[in-house]
Amino acid sequence: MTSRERESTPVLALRDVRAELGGRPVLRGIDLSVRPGEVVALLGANGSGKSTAVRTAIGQVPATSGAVELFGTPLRSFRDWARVGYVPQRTSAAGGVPATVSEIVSSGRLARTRFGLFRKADREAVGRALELVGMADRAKDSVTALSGGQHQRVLIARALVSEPELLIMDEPMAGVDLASQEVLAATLREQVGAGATVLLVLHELGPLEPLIDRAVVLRDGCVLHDGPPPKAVGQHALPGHDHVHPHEGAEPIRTGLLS
Ligand SMILES: Nc1ncnc2c1ncn2[C@@H]1O[C@H](COP(=O)(O)OP(=O)(O)OP(=O)(O)O)[C@@H](O)[C@H]1O
Repeated sequence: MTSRERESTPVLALRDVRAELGGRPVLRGIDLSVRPGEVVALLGANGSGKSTAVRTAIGQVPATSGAVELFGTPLRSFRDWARVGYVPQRTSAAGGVPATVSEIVSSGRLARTRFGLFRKADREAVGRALELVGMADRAKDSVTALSGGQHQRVLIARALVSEPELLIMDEPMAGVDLASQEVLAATLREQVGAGATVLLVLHELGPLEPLIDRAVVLRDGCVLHDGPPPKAVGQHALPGHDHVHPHEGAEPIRTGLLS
């Protein structure tokens, strides 16, 4: 691939993708493309298929039809997972696994190591990722001792430690305390400034709004909007606003700032 082709090839592309969960259609033919350096927000009401779309993009949910490509390579032959950082939707404050903060973050580095052997550069990367999210002083602590927001920071450090070019985060702000939200927004700004491509599943744009280049809004497993972030969000994303706003006849999307 020439460098020009690399620049124009989407980092992530879903074309007419369908997916089912429990025998029920959840994605009903969606197109979603993220170009190099773009920051795209995936919005939509609860149950519209946002999480399923990103999980299909990384192969956690199989597409029943359509095409998924990462860095121009069909998903089935894509192996370069160190180029992708994924922060899943947080299901509980801390999982039942009694691992330390450092161990969890190190697990995100495995794709960059040779045969799983940790070298100095890998240990330094773990230190840097923890530093970025303000958790360096907790490296030896068990993750079970962390708050929800701190746990989220650890998951973000785990996604960043492989120095990915594409960062996919599923509702990174959900249930996160204000201090952690600020750390998270600063970390994202830093990544975007360094040229990372980002796909964010969000319930509301909130404090991340200034970073967003484009929004894709899903409704009932279909793309309702693909373009500038919805206007209502821009107009009302002022401090103090936190209300429900109807969007093009869709179910209301909460548009308030979190801070
Ligand atoms: N394992 C599953 N089996 C069957 N249906 C599922 C499963 N997981 C999710 N669903 C359904 O698929 C639909 C889409 O879910 P998905 O989590 O992708 O939506 P979402 O837009 O991310 O919503 P939320 O904002 O609530 O996370 C929902 O109706 C959900 O109930």
